[in-house]
Amino acid sequence: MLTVPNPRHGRIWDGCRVGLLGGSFNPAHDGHRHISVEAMKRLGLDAVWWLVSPQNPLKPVNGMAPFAERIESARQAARHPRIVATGIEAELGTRFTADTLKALVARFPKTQFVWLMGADNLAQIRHWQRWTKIFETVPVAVYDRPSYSLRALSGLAAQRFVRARIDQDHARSLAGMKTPAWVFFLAKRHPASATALRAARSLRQGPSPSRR
Ligand SMILES: Nc1ncnc2c1ncn2[C@@H]1O[C@H](COP(=O)(O)OP(=O)(O)OP(=O)(O)O)[C@@H](O)[C@H]1O
Ligand SMILES: O=C(O)c1ccc[n+]([C@@H]2O[C@H](COP(=O)([O-])O)[C@@H](O)[C@H]2O)c1
Repeated sequence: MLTVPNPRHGRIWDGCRVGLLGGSFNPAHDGHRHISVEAMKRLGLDAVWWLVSPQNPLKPVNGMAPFAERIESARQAARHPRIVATGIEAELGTRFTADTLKALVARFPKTQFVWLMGADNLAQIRHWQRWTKIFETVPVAVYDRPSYSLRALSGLAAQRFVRARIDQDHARSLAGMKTPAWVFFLAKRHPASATALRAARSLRQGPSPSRR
């Protein structure tokens, strides 16, 4: 079921630029695909791996669809030959992004990784375990999201690494740059969110039997 790209199967990832989009994918949607396709274009990436998180340490277990269901949702939403839906964290046994990145960089020493995330996560990354290590391990590309721009850019992480931010017009050189280095893409925001999809689904289904 898991699809960790394996370095022993030929060194096909050596010298490649790979974007890492970690997420709950509860469910996956067009916003994930949108930023992945944009990242391939703007950062000159060869591929984007979606890291379906077994359980976001900051999100409630209640309401989180089973891992296998979320992987399947990611596979269906990817619809692109260079977007790979994976369960890498389940195989590595990692839960925190800092640990996942450390393990991936050790496994794929010749691959240039870039961590991808939406502006909502830049705004709250200060609550993640050893979050500054993330910026020190790989370059980071952040995608703006409706209503998050200001909070993200005035937040602790943006302020702490203000001198490491590069202009979005120079994004093509981000992969492989000395860390910390990050970019904030202001253009082409995509409105999709998993929260909205779950709300729409529960409206369609009506109240649960216990609440009728
Ligand atoms: N429309 C979007 N624009 C930019 N980034 C996005 C968008 N949707 C998701 N992302 C980013 O993709 C990653 C995974 O997102 P996730 O699977 O949590 O989806 P979500 O829509 O944010 O879910 P939820 O609403 O349940 O929090 C996160 O870094 C998130 O910021
Ligand atoms: O490392 C942490 O402490 C941490 C805390 C919250 C979220 N994350 C990661 O952030 C990514 C986005 O999560 P989510 O649920 O917003 O899609 C996903 O890879 C999570 O594992 C990581």
